[in-house]
Parts: sequence; structure tokens; C-alpha cells
Amino acid sequence: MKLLTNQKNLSGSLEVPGDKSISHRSIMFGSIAQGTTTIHKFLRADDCMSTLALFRSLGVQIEDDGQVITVHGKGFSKLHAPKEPLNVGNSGTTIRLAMGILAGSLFETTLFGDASIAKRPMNRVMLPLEKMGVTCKGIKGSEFPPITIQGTSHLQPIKYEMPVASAQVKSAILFAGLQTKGETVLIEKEQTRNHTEEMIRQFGGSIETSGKKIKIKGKQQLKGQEVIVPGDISSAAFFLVAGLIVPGSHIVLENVGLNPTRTGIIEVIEQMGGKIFVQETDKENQLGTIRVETSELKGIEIGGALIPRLIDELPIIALLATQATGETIIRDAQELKVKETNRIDAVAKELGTLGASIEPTDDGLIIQGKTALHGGQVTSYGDHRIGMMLQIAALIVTQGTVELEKAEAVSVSYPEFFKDLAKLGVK
Ligand SMILES: O=C(O)C1=C[C@@H](OP(=O)(O)O)[C@@H](O)[C@H](O)C1
Ligand SMILES: C=C(OP(=O)(O)O)C(=O)O
Repeated sequence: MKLLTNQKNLSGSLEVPGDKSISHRSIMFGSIAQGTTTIHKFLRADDCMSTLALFRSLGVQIEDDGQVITVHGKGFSKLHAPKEPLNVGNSGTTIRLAMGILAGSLFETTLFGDASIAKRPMNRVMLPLEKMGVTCKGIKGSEFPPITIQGTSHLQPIKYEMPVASAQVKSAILFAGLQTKGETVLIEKEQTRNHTEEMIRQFGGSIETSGKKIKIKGKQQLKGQEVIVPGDISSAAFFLVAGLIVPGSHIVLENVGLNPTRTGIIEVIEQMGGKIFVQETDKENQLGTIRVETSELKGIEIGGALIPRLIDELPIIALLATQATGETIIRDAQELKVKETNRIDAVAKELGTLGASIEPTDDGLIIQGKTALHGGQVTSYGDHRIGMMLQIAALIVTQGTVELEKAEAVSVSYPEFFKDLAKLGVK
């Protein structure tokens, strides 16, 4: 696909689509709670539709009238054995969280996905679940999908120190913990997005959290709720960066979720000297409006506890750094190697093709600033975030054309991405 290049003066306001993490979880909590859950502003993107289809295959009645999704939950014990292996598509969140939910099922389930999912590591979830009494097997004795999982009615609570900072692993263990007869204690390596913890409370359950330590008791009754999904800051990130780097721009993003475990990108933009203005419009629901203007930026160092708070934004932050003065160093981000693609290599290579100077390292990237980007032939590798980042990069290309292979990958998290970009006055 030929990308839009050589843009100026982007302006206007947008409401970005629903949060992907919360959309997945709203189907999951709706399925394991008792009673009806209604979901507003659900993200109708490929990944979340995979979760919806998966829970239907487990026997949950889920209606979609095109506006509101209604989930008729009957608790963990009423999930049925699926007739066939379940397809998670491209979604790491779907497969890992579903494994936690299936930990207490009395049937065997096989979960598989696309070529990218077939390469994503599952030991991080399999090992703690096995300690709890679950039997999990990857293909040919490996940790890779297809994964066959056989749950147990005798799930044991565990005390577990997580070796990776991962909200997906944490959530899988919490879903399994909810099905034990005792108390599960988790210690995070770094604090990660806390949507699962918040939704346990929203659905009437209790969970103790203090810093990196989490305690959850099993056999709690969750009750169906009304969920209004906030806008996804990870989707907003592409327009925030467009507004900062395309000359003469002024962009407003409305109804963005501002959960502090997700707002690392705002802090990074502030530290780089970007003109970003955040107005919290609904404190209780952590929603706000974010405004950005084209800015002079400076390079910074990004690492440590900040990384999980912006993990999915690192490709677009790398692009931002190519336009700052000086060097930007991203470290402690080795998790990027096991996302939809190896995002360290993909960012360095594809932005390199467009003229950026980026060195991939073992745990991140070293990016030289103030580089003029030029045209070229690039690929998303089938990774939605790489595809969207490359379209934002193309906006500042003034010489030549940019051709993107596998542009359709954007539908994994943001099917309307190109249409929304057009609303900002892109010509
Ligand atoms: O829990 C979630 O909804 C997610 C957690 C993160 O993954 P990890 O837990 O593997 O870091 C993130 O990259 C992913 O897009 C969504
Ligand atoms: C890593 C991502 O998602 P998942 O792990 O669910 O595939 C992402 O959306 O960037």
C-alpha cells in the first residue's frame, strides 16, 4: 500500500477506539461472572473479536447488536468443552489470559493462532499454572502454540515471584487464583497494567494490592456489570506523535483512558520537551483529553519501571526520537523481542530503510535524532503497531514515496486507523 507522505498542518480532534486490554477483559469477566454484563465502546478489532469468538466456543452466550455487547455469564464452572481447537488469531492477550481461565476446567482445550502466535513464548504462563496443578503442553514438547491445556478441580494457590514484568502472566495467574480454595500471592518484577485487578473489584470481587505485591482469594462470586470501555492510549499514541512531528500541527484526542499504569508515553513526551496538555475530564473513570502541538524535542533515556507503562508505545516513541535533538536510549525493553514480531529489530530495520539512524541493542534501541526521513519500501511484518508507526513516519517524508507491505495488519487493534488519520486533514 502506498502511504501518505509530505504532510503539514494536521489539525482536528478525534476519539480513538476502545482500549484493547479492557475490551478483552470485559468479555472474559462477563463470561466468568454470574449474570449479565453489557459492554459499551467495545473495540471491534481482530484481537478482541478473537476473544469474543473464543468465549462463544466455550458455551457463553454473547450478543452483539452492533452497539452494545451483552454477555450472559454463568460462572467458571459452566464453561463447556469446545467442539474444536480454539483460534486466538494474532492475540497474545487472548491465549495467555484464556489459559488462566481454563486452569480450572475439567476438559481439555487446544489453543492455536497465526504464524506470529506460533512463535510467542508460553512457558511464562505454563510454569506457574503447572505449579497450580494444570497440565499444559506446547507443540512437540515445546512452549509454543498450539497449546493443549487440561484444567483441574483441585487447583492449588501459589506464592509466585514473576520472572518477567507481564500483565498477561499476572492476569492468567489471577484468573487461575480465583478458582482455588486458598490465597494466591504474586510479586511483580515491575508494576504492569492493572486492568485485571481493577476489574476484579468492578465485578464485585476483592483483591489486595500493595506496590508489586498482590493477594487474591479463590472461590469469589463475581457479578455481571456495565462496562464502558475508555479510549486506548496505545492507539492515541500514533496521533500524539504525528501531532508532535508533522510541521504546523495541532491535534486533540478525546476520551482517552489515563490509568497511570498506561501513561508512560505522556511522561516521555513531557521529558522530551513536547507540547502536550492533559486535561482529566472524568477523574473517577480516569478519562481525559490530550492536546499536542508540533514541538522542538530533545533526546532522553527511557528504562526501568517506566518500560511496562509504555511497552506497546516504544515503536512510535522510537520514531519520535528520530526527530529530537541528540540521542535517545531505550533500555530494559527486551520484552519487545517477543511481541507480534521482534520489535527491536523491526523498528531499527524499517526506520533505517527510511533513513533513520537506529542501533538495535540487546534490550532496546539507540536512536540518533534530527534525521530527515526519505522514501522506501517497508513492511509491517504483519505487526499492527509497526504498520501504524511506519504510516506516521511516512507523513514526514518529503522526498520519494513510501510503500508499506502487509498494511492490513493494522486491523488487529485499529481497523479505522487510516480513516481516522484522514480526519486530521491529511491530503
Ligand atoms: O495484558 C494486556 O492486555 C497486555 C499486556 C502487555 O503484554 P505483556 O504482558 O506480555 O507485557 C501488552 O504488550 C499487550 O499489548 C497487552
Ligand atoms: C503485544 C500486543 O498484543 P498481544 O500481546 O495481545 O498480541 C500489542 O497489542 O502490541
